[in-house]
Amino acid sequence: MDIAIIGASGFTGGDLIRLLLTHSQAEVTCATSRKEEGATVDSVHRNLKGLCDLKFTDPETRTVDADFAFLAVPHTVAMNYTADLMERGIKTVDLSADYRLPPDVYEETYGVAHKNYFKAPYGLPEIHREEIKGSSFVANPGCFPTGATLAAAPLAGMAETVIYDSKTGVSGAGVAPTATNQYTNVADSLKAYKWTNHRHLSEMKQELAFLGSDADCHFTPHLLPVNRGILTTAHILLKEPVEQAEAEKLYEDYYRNEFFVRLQNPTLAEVRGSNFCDIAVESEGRRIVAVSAIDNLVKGASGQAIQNMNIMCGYRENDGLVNAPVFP
Ligand SMILES: NC(=O)C1=CN([C@@H]2O[C@H](COP(=O)(O)OP(=O)(O)OC[C@H]3O[C@@H](n4cnc5c(N)ncnc54)[C@H](OP(=O)(O)O)[C@@H]3O)[C@@H](O)[C@H]2O)C=CC1
Ligand SMILES: CC(=O)N[C@@H](CCC(=O)OP(=O)(O)O)C(=O)O
Repeated sequence: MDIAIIGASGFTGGDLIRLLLTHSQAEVTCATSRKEEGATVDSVHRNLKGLCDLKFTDPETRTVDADFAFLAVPHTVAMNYTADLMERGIKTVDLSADYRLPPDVYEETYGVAHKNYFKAPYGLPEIHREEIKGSSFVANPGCFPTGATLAAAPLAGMAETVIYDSKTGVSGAGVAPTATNQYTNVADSLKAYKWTNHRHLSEMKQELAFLGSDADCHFTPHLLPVNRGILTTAHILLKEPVEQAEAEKLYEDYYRNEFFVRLQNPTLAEVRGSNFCDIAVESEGRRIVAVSAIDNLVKGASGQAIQNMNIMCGYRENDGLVNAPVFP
């Protein structure tokens, strides 16, 4: 199957190409970038030297031709491509935020009106697998909501309040140099940002509601001086106490058949480069602390997008995604 990646010069585009190198059914045949048009992919993604002989093409031309597409462009840009892709019957996973929320919530969260809305399955397979199967367009979740929702899901229906406290690596901010990702503003430090109003809160609330929860939901992200990874500590305040053995059993039962969710004390290093989400849980009676770790570029973006493609196309769900995390 021929794959087009629109926005292939960025971080998630680079990881899509890297991961798809080992996919048994898919081959990247089109990689777009406006700024890098004509340059070889491996001159930009230098970790792929000798592994990819494609050149970047301009996304504005009709060169975007494939059986399947990934939109790895910023939100508000992705929505400009969807009508054309759908008209041409090209199945698509959108990594941006454009189709994760209903249009009124999107407008409230992102401050812009949606130009081309249609309802799409929310691509968190552990929760929405049946909706994703057979779909031709899937909205890949945000990186924070992926780790956070997986940490809370088994207890969502029993929660009164859920507080997510996340630490993220800097690659979450994208490839362009900014004050946020400048070395001196990140290294040797730690800071909270968007303390109460990060845009991913809307997705987190939406997923809790989908899981039958009426809990209040709060979220504070922190910027860590690492390249990859998100560690989320979910404080789940319950209506009734749940003891340790019962909490562990709930998580084991919920994730028993999930290849990508591993129940062990999570660290960023032990999921790095992989599509795994490691989770552990500890009870304090009415407060459960659930901690999750993901690689923001893999389970938080490109790996989950490939997982969704596999489900949409009927491939083995972990095709292209069985690489072990890089440790140490
Ligand atoms: N980084 C992360 O951890 C995560 C990112 N995401 C989402 O995935 C998407 C991609 O993220 P990421 O790879 O980090 O972003 P980057 O900023 O690293 O890359 C963006 C890509 O989009 C292209 N692009 C930018 N503007 C336009 C435009 N107007 N028209 C066409 N192409 C454009 C860029 O190339 P060029 O400008 O040369 O055309 C580049 O290839 C975003 O929506 C992001 O929010 C989701 C989850 C996690
Ligand atoms: C470190 C950093 O800046 N992280 C980004 C992660 C957002 C992201 O990539 O998610 P979307 O797909 O919803 O844009 C942030 O907090 O905005």
